[in-house]
Amino acid sequence: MASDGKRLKGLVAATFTPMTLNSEVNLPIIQQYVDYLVHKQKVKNIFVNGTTGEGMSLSVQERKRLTEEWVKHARGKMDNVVVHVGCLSLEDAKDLAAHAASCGADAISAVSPSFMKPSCPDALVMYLKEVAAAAPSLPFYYYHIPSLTGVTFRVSDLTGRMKAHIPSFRGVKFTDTNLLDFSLCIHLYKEHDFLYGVDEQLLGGLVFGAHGAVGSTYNYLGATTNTMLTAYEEGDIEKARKIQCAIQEFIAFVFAQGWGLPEFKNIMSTVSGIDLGPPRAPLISGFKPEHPEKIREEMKRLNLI
Ligand SMILES: CC(=O)N[C@@H]([C@@H](O)[C@H](O)[C@H](O)CO)[C@@H](O)CC(=O)C(=O)O
Repeated sequence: MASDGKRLKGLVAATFTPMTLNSEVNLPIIQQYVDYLVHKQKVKNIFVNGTTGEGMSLSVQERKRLTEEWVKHARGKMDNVVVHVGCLSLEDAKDLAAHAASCGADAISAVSPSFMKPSCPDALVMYLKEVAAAAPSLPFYYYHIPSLTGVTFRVSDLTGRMKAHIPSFRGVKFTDTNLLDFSLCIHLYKEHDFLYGVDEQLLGGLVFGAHGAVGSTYNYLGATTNTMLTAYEEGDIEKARKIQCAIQEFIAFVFAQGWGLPEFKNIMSTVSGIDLGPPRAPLISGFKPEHPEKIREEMKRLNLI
């Protein structure tokens, strides 16, 4: 899975990190997880140790072990393993980037540090340049997620600077609802990949030319979302809209329960039958024994399973 200039397209599942009840990373689950994504969801790209994977709550050592395991089991089965290496510490991020390259990952990605934040776009680009330089052979994707990092520089402004200073810069994983900014990026930087990260409005991203999408729901709604992508490509907007609306209704249902990432992990366990365990502290899950049935009912009602 070497970097051969191929573009990152289609769906990318932002993987959950399997954990034991004692909150240790549960590596033996990963082989089964990869097979599930490939065979049941028809998703052949993964984004590991990101937000959904609770990457920021893992130690550097745990992140390395997870990367090794994902890459090992994806080899020959998947098209791309993108490893998120963003950290609060530049040295840790560089260490993880070099490690991802040594393992045979296909690309790396990093968020902005979010405690000591960059004061201006150039400060962020200089930080990302050092991270990317630790794995110069791997395509680098900036991970824009302002709702969590608090770093709100417009991506359409950052992209030209990243292009100028980061030789391996390939594109952006764009997790924000600002479709003006997203659309400008695609319009101005056609040779780069812009992957959309708000699953509930992916269809909007597609209209503006998204090259692909990275998200948590593609773990268990990958096949459904692929049907939407095909409908869109074939010009069947009515069908694509119907599928997107069903996904929206499901996500709205999840949020209406007061749920979020911890419960998304439970939902993936419920749908896939793979026990991914609990989230790691400080996250806690509000999922109760009666909830799996409630989830299945709602998904059946929406024709999602
Ligand atoms: C804030 C957040 O976690 N966003 C998710 C979405 O997939 C999100 O779960 C989905 O759109 C439902 O709101 C992804 O963009 C995150 C992601 O790709 C990652 O795990 O790195």
